[in-house]
Amino acid sequence: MSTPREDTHGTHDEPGGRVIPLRPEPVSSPDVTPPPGTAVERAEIAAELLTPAESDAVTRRLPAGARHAGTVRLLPARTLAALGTARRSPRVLAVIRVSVVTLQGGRSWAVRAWDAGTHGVYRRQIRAAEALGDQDLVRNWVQAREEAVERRHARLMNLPKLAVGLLKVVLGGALGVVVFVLVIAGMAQLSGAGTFAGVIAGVLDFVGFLFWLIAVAWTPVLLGAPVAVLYGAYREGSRRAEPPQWVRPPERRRTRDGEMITPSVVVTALRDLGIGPLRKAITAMPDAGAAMLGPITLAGCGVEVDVLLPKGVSTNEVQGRHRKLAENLDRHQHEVFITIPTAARTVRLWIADSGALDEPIGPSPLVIDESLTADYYTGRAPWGQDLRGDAASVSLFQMHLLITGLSNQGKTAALRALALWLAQCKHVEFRVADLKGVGDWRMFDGIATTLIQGPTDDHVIAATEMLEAAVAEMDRRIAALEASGATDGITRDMAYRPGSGFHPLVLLVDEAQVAFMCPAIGDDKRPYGGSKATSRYFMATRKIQNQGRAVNIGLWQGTQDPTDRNLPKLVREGAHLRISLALGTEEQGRMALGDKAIDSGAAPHHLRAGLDKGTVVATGPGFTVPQGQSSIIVRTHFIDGKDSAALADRARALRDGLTTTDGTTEPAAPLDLLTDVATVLNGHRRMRTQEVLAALTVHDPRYRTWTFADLTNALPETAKPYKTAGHMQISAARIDEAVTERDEIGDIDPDDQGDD
Ligand SMILES: Nc1ncnc2c1ncn2[C@@H]1O[C@H](COP(=O)(O)OP(=O)(O)OP(=O)(O)O)[C@@H](O)[C@H]1O
Repeated sequence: MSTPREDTHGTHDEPGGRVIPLRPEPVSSPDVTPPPGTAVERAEIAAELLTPAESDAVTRRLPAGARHAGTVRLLPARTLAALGTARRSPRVLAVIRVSVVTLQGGRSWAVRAWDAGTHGVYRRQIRAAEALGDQDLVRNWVQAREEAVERRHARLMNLPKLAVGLLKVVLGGALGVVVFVLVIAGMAQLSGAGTFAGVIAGVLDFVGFLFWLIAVAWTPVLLGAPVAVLYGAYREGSRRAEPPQWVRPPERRRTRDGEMITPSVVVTALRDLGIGPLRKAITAMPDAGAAMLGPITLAGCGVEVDVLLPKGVSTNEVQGRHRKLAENLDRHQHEVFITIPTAARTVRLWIADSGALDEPIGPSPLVIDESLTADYYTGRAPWGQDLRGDAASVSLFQMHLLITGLSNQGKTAALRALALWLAQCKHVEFRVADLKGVGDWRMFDGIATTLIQGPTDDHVIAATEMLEAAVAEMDRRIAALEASGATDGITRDMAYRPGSGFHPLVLLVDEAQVAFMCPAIGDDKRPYGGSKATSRYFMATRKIQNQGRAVNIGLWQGTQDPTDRNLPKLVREGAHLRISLALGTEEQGRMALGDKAIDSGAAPHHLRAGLDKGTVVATGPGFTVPQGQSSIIVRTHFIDGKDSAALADRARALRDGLTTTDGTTEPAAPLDLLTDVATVLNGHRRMRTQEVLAALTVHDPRYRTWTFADLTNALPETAKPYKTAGHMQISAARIDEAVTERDEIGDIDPDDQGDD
């Protein structure tokens, strides 16, 4: 029992009630200790508090009777209590249920009768067609209604004729019966089987019996008719209406969480969205709006349905009421996704099963399947699951990538998962700058040729120089590709041929915002950070984004909280794959994914920071985006540190002997096979291929992963191994010739090639 106590305004708790003072005690203040034995409730006060004087003034303005009126009740307390008890009794509930259903049946009959009398079916169809804005349909239904009216009119005109006909039939029938009785009576008299009067008397007795029977049966029939009508109404009600939740037996009441998504649930949710024209149109539709819906299909851990909105309602309006729609569907906002497919006036709703999105998805196939390999040209990184629960993969072939998100949402993990997959393709070279430097990318030691780790200006300078070196490499490749005369760009064969100089190169900068925000100025007076034409990191990024793709150089950047300062517009737009984890605002979403994706329904700002870790909204040509959508939601597999390290070991083994630099030393020059072979031949006229390979691995450890076939493929046609004395051999003279030929081609200035 609570102890009565004095409150700050001098009032007291009354027995049986709890007084809530206008100015609650400041319980959140640490220096106020509630009186002993008092349970204090924390209350959120949205409004301004009144001073005691203002409070008294308000009390004085209240009508005298209302000052201490207590709770306002529509029914006396006893009646309410009795109703409460009655509702808890299953029998009483059954009676109430049957009554309600019967009333619903009666209402249904009335509606149907009214409909039949007023051509309601046609009226509603016409209104629905108008709401959908389909003029042909309107015309057809108007015509159908006119025909129905005409048919009814014709029937009415025929009624008197019909009545006269009926009368004639009845009179004729009665006359026939009389004649028949008279003939039978006459025949009985003539044949001596009976008397004429006797037959007539017998018939009259029979008629009298019939009247008696009717008189006897009349009362039960009269009494039974209402029961039959009520039964009929009950049947009608159970067929055509749904009893309200509260009259159902408890076990058949729907829980809020388990609400099934049926057409009526969706239509009702749309109707109650607070969009006037939508409500009007749905109410006007004969099928209560069901025609607006496409089929509701199972899609992963939820369902998907397309909704054709009536004319006058824009897809934006529905999108703008995302939260309300979700709540109307008994879902959280993050459990409903609204996208805009290409069909006009259509929104696509994906509605998760309650709570399903909070279930973790399984481990990455990359972790489970140790034999899984990668191919830069033809492969797709297994990355996660889309909302339908289907595997979501991404092609990284010649892509610049940008991933953004609030801090600690799984950006590095998602980016690293892609890199760890691609690292399983031994032909791919990584140069990594981790500008956070807490060891997230340490495992790339021995995989990446450059690995910069740290957040200081020096690290930014090293990362910038890494990109600038890549720009030089890009220019070299562009010139070499031009000189090679290749017509199909860099083919897979060219890229994978050891020493070709066209292998895939991925430049990866995590926490790129650190680079854009770097205040350091170089000796040449150019800033490293910023987004001016003189900004070194920015300009290197732009050059690679502009021209790197065609020569297999891709730039992947990860960045937090995008703003115009820490992620310039041109850099955002230069990425082919744009990926976003949870973000704070729609504006940030626009920066991360672009206006088009956001306008079509992508909403990374609706992902829940903290709860939706690893869930990304992604857009770009590398993803399989469902037709009509411009983005896809992927719940990425989380590869933890231990599994990442195991995958890194596998990737490292493919690059046995690779030396990683920290960006402060020059990256190793690309392999020059012809010069290296010439060096290891070292005065021999020819040498067995096997021996050349062994000598090459001693000369440069990067040859350790090379096979006999790699070496054969990598040599030009004129210098390939040939068979002599029972062994495959390499000739020094042919290698020298190939070197001379290559140097001659290299000396030709590409700019002079077209001149006569
Ligand atoms: N796909 C995922 N599924 C579930 N949890 C994840 C997933 N990815 C990351 N996490 C969790 O989020 C944590 C933070 O991940 P991560 O370091 O990749 O975030 P981040 O966005 O890069 O952080 P920061 O911005 O601080 O660098 C991880 O330690 C992990 O617990």
